[in-house]
Amino acid sequence: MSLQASRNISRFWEWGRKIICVGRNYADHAKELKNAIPKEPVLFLKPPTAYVREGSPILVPLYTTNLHHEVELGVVIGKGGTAIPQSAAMEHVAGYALCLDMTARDIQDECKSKGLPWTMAKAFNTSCPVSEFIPKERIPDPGKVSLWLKVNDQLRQSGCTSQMIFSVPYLISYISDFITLEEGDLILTGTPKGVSAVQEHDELQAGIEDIVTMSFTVDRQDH
Ligand SMILES: O=C(O)/C=C/C(=O)CC(=O)C(=O)O
Ligand SMILES: [Mg+2]
Repeated sequence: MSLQASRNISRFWEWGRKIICVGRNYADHAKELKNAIPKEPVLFLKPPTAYVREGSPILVPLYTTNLHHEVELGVVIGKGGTAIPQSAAMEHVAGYALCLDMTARDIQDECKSKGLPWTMAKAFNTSCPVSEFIPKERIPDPGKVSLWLKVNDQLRQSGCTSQMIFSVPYLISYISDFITLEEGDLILTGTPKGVSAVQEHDELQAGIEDIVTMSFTVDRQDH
């Protein structure tokens, strides 16, 4: 069997595809970080080496003292395309995943103050923990699902995708106008309020309603 034929979208994190992240897509989160409500989606990228799966720890990079969790709905692209109209956007979705956009907030603040890109704050190894693949049929409306995240059993984030400023179809259309979407790409759709710092040995649990849950521990990087 060829490599291509053996690839399965339910293991999208093994495909080496793009992770496109949307920032400030929830007004309550934009406000908690004292950012203006965006008029257009704010985008950044993570490399596929950012993926981490349950059973492996989230590693705190040596250069940060303020690593934040951000729980987000991930959209897995099943059919690629360029300049996809909003009306056809959902045909390009294979399914979803629960994702964390781990963020070195102190480094991000420094980058912002110097006008530099956020790569060091957002794209490091293990900065994108992901759940199992959720087939599209299990989330009939991605604009109406609740997400939550607990640290050591304490609820820190609880939000609904109905609070998103830019909807999933809008984001697919917007992004595909200038970044061609490919099968296996993942779009992180932004986080609701409640982001906060995690420490070594913390236990993170997150979920989407009764659809999926996932757990990760936090470790310090050792070199
Ligand atoms: O502008 C900031 O201070 C921070 C923005 C983010 O980290 C954006 C996100 O990743 C998000 O809203 O999910
Ligand atoms: Mg985020």
